[in-house]
Amino acid sequence: MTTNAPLIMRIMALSINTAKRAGVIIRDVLKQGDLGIVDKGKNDPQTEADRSAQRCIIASLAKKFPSIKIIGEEGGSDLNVCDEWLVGELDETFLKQDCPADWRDAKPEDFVIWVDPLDGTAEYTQGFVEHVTVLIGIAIKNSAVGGIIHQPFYQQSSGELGRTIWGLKGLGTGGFTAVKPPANEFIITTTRSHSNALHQKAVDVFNASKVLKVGGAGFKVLQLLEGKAHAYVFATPGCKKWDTCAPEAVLEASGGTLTNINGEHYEYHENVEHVNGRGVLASVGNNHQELVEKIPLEVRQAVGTKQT
Ligand SMILES: Nc1ncnc2c1ncn2[C@@H]1O[C@H](COP(=O)(O)O)[C@@H](O)[C@H]1OP(=O)(O)O
Ligand SMILES: [Mg+2]
Ligand SMILES: [Mg+2]
Ligand SMILES: [Mg+2]
Repeated sequence: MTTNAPLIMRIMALSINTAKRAGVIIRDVLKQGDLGIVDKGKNDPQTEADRSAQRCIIASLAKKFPSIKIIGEEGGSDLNVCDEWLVGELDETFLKQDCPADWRDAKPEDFVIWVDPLDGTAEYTQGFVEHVTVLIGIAIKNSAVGGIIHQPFYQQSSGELGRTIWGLKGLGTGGFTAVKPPANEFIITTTRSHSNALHQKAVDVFNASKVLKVGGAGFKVLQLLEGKAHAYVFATPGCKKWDTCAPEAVLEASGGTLTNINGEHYEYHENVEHVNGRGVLASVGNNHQELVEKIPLEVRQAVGTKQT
């Protein structure tokens, strides 16, 4: 059963377990106390947890799927990892489900896996650990199709730490209960660490009843899925394909939409520009285009310079 399952199902099933293992590494680095922070640029920190989690994820996926292209935020990693970091077991519960017909025949060369080993690094270093997620996004022929969002610090009611959310277009989502946001309000979730005047202008046009400022693309999309916000607005370049691939797939598998601020989907092929040049607009209702059009054209045109 396991070995005969279509490739997308096996990649998803291994990614679920690998994201969980990366979550343990992220908790362990924090516990041990020395974060080993390196500045990659302005407001762009990297820690030992980002580096180690990426090695664990990419080494595990590359070993099982050697011919699939994998792109990780932290660049080329040493894949010679200890056995404890090599995850080989697939999530059997996930594998029991039927593969959507659209993906059944996808071949290794159709895939790109986008890995953000730790989304919300700034928040991780500042102690806002609930904003942290591990993101594994699976693209087939340019589109974000499957995704894993793991929250290492989520406190389950059972006492267990961490939870893993997955989404596959055509199949649906798992690991959480979707909730609709309140009908009589309009709540925006947005950045707490990468704002600027133009971005603020785009947020202001919505005249939202509440603006939640939280870290990470993964965490903001979870807020949409759990009914805490109606729209995610990020009207500035800065986040990258590994930030949006998994969140886009999970959100859209649940009926929502994630695009740039012009309402266009990003592409996820292996040669695409990494930066999401025209920001992010995500929503859970069925009025995505209306939200796009609320942002004045001159503001939309001023965000970023390139269409990616
Ligand atoms: N200017 C930027 N430089 C680097 N990464 C960025 C930038 N803006 C956004 N990001 C990435 O997108 C995520 C979401 O952004 P924000 O929290 O500001 O809404 C950030 O956690 C960060 O991912 P990461 O933490 O994985 O480096
Ligand atoms: Mg980063
Ligand atoms: Mg990120
Ligand atoms: Mg990251």
